[in-house]
Amino acid sequence: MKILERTLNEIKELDQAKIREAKQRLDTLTKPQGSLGKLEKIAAKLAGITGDVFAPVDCKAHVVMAGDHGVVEEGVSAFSQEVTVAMIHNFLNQGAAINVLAQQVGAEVIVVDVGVAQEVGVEGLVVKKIKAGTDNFTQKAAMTEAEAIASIEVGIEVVEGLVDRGVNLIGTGEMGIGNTTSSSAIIAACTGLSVDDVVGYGSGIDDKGLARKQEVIKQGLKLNQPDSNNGIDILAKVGGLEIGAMAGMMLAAAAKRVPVIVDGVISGAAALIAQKLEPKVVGYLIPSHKSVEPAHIKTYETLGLEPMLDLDMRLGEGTGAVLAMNLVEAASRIIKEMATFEEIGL
Ligand SMILES: O=C(O)c1ccc[n+]([C@@H]2O[C@H](COP(=O)([O-])O)[C@@H](O)[C@H]2O)c1
Ligand SMILES: Cc1cc2nc[nH]c2cc1C
Repeated sequence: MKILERTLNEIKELDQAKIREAKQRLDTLTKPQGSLGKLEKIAAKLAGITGDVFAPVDCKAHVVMAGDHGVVEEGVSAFSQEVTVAMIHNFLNQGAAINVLAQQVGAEVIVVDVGVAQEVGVEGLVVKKIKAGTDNFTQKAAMTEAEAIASIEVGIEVVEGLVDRGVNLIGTGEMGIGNTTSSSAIIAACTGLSVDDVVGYGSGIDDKGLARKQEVIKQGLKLNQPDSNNGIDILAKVGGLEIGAMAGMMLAAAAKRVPVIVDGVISGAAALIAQKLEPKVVGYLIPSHKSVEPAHIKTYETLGLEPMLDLDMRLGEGTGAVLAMNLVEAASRIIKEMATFEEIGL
């Protein structure tokens, strides 16, 4: 709790003076004002986050938080928990989509076991297991409050380590069979939206499975009655360990004034938990893509963020976040490297 409390206290408002300075500089560059659209907004946001109009984005790291979900025993996913373990091996053998995309943008990939059901035992995996998967939230709370806080603190510690090593752009990603069920439950609890409006097909269930997933989430919310104003309570009752860890990553990045990228619907659910804990965190979040999952766009609306990419993706792992790293770097280069009208004599 101490680590979480300290982190929440360290989160300050964005530097508005630096945002104004960045906007002024962008308006002097050799282009019609505002013509680089969202790239200009990102450049100004980077200035507000870092307190530096020319903030470098040259040291990128992407973290895949892995955890399992007891609720999979209710038949809410098309896949079994073994896939979580198989994919961890794949990440560490550089064979997954996230590895390919991260390599393209020069981002290091770190894989963390926050709550995988099995012992994974593979070289290169960062093991910070809080428990061997959450409990089935149709029977009881997914985890205790202490476990929820511990999962958030895993994310905080990972980001603090990265920032100490000079990382200046961080991606959030995850792996966990069943986690679109937990994310949908979190999103319904945080936003007040109806379960039917937020639930999607996840990694690929059929229509019968979708109806089952809706019922399971309704049952879990009814049993656990999460307090919509309390992020820890929501995370503990219907959330996931990797979701808590991603929320912690976002809070720590904000505390350290480092930009952090939101990925798909699971990362979005983590952002909602972080927002409940400290609303100022939202200023530090860079949106990436819009997932196919229906809850995702509603999550962005609640956060007041607009995704940059719409590629019909629904993979997870942080694939959208890593794709967006290119655009964030583009924004940082634009403000730094473009000539001004004065420089070209206009
Ligand atoms: O990022 C997304 O929006 C997203 C949407 C659907 C599925 N996923 C990934 O698929 C897994 C969860 O799917 P499911 O159907 O088992 O809940 C998990 O490992 C996620 O990374 C991710
Ligand atoms: C194969 C597979 C890869 C994934 N990566 C993230 N979630 C996933 C789910 C599945 C099923």
